[in-house]
Amino acid sequence: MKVLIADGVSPKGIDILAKDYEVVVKDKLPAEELLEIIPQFDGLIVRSASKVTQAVIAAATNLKVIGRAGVGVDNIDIPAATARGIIVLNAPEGNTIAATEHTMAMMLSMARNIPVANETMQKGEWNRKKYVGVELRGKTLGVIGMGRIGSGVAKRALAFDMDVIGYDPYINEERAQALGIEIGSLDDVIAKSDFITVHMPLTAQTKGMLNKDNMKNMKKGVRLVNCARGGIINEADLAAAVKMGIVAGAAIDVFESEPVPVDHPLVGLPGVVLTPHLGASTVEAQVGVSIDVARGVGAALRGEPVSTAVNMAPVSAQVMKVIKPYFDLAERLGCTACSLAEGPIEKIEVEYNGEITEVDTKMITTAVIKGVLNPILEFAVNYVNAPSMAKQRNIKVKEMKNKEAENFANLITVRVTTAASEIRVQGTLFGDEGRIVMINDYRVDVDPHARILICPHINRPGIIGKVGSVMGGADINISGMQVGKTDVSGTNIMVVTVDNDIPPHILKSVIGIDGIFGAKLVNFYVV
Ligand SMILES: NC(=O)c1ccc[n+]([C@@H]2O[C@H](COP(=O)([O-])OP(=O)(O)OC[C@H]3O[C@@H](n4cnc5c(N)ncnc54)[C@H](O)[C@@H]3O)[C@@H](O)[C@H]2O)c1
Ligand SMILES: O=C(O)[C@H](O)COP(=O)(O)O
Repeated sequence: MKVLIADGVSPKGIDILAKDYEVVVKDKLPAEELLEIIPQFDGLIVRSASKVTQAVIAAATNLKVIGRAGVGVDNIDIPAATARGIIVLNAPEGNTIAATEHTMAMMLSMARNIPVANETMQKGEWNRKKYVGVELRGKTLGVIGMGRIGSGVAKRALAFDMDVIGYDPYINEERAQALGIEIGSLDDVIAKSDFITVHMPLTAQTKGMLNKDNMKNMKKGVRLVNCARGGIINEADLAAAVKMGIVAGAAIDVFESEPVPVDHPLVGLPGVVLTPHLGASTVEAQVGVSIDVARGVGAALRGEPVSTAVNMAPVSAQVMKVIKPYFDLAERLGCTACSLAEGPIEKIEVEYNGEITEVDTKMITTAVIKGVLNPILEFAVNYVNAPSMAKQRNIKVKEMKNKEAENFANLITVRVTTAASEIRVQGTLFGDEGRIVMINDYRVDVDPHARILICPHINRPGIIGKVGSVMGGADINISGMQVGKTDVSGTNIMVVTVDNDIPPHILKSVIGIDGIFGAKLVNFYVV
């Protein structure tokens, strides 16, 4: 598989991907070229400069994953990607400290006129009186958006003896108390703050959140910082407010359109400090996001779920650690059940027993659906599109949990129902190794990684030998064989592990053996 890296990222992540994939690196890839070459690629990695538009996604016929080496995914058309079953993931933590420290640096630079003092001194001037600044100590900092970066800025501002007031409709009082800050409404933050910094994504709600209407209600001489996304503070309104003296200073790292043109209203404005989207630009952050995005893209291309995917149900890293070992098993149970089922699938039921019931198992159920659908659909089913693919095919999916587990610490039961049959396959993890332990009423111990032939049969001498002869005659090597145990008298199940594919006519010969009720080949279609 091929991965395109369309913006400059640290070589650390490229090295990780290059072990398993062909990686093509293009720094600052022009939009037209991206559109032209994207059909060749299975994976795409971008930073904020590349726009992954609907047109790019429509052209990306092989694309399975888009990785953002950073936080903001506003440059990616997520609904278009989701509709195509393309996983979009980011690297949300690697640049948090970099952006937090950049915000502090911007605030201090603005408060102490450092950029302009430096610039004039470099020209030989000595302007001590002109560049008298203000202190942070004792001032009120309003933080809008109290996530990773906002909280980090609040913490650092407290160390500068600032009073911090935060606004974030999605955090509770407890969190605010833990941070040691006051929580208020947007109006409170606007009215009380000497400095205001924004740290939320650019969305329909946050676009233009600070604008000429509420700038009027800010303290005269307020200073504003935007190291989040261009457009959260309306740029034209900000420039006008600076000119009118309502806003004494602004420190801006991100812009409505990047790169900014020379005639941008904030360029050249006294009191304004500008940086060209440098918030994440530290050596450490770039290594961090590069490694994180590479791991995410690699996992997605291997068909594994990714905790940083933004178009799938979110899973915490803690829960992911518990449930991750089950994904492979769950998918193989689904694949086995599908291979044994007769006719169109109507229902998939997944029952969990034991310790696993204590965590959110939705993603394991998605793995089961993926395993059921992959053998029967032309295109790859993945963690993004599996639930909607099941829905589209009118397959009902039901998840059940029962804390009791009789013989195993954890047990997953997959029931696949068709008009003609109900197949039940059960599996468990021994350590990290998945095993199928029950197929319908037959107790087995099957490693679900090989190609297996499953034949229910009458429990009488000679049948196993006949199956062996048919295989041997066709030059198909049997590398393992076991017979399931059951309480259903007179019948049994044979699970034959084979090294080669079994052609349909050989399968037919097996089915033709007197005493065999059927033979199903399970090729584990795990992406
Ligand atoms: N300048 C840079 O280079 C740089 C670097 C990293 C991140 N960023 C940007 O910084 C922003 C914050 O990143 P983060 O990692 O802290 O994200 P985060 O997801 O941890 O935090 C975002 C916070 O915004 C809050 N929020 C959402 N809608 C809101 C609203 N309408 N009003 C107030 N709060 C709202 C959320 O509840 C959340 O707490 C993102 O836009 C990200 O892209 C920029
Ligand atoms: O959202 C982010 O992570 C930052 O804006 C960084 O963007 P960049 O990767 O283009 O520097």
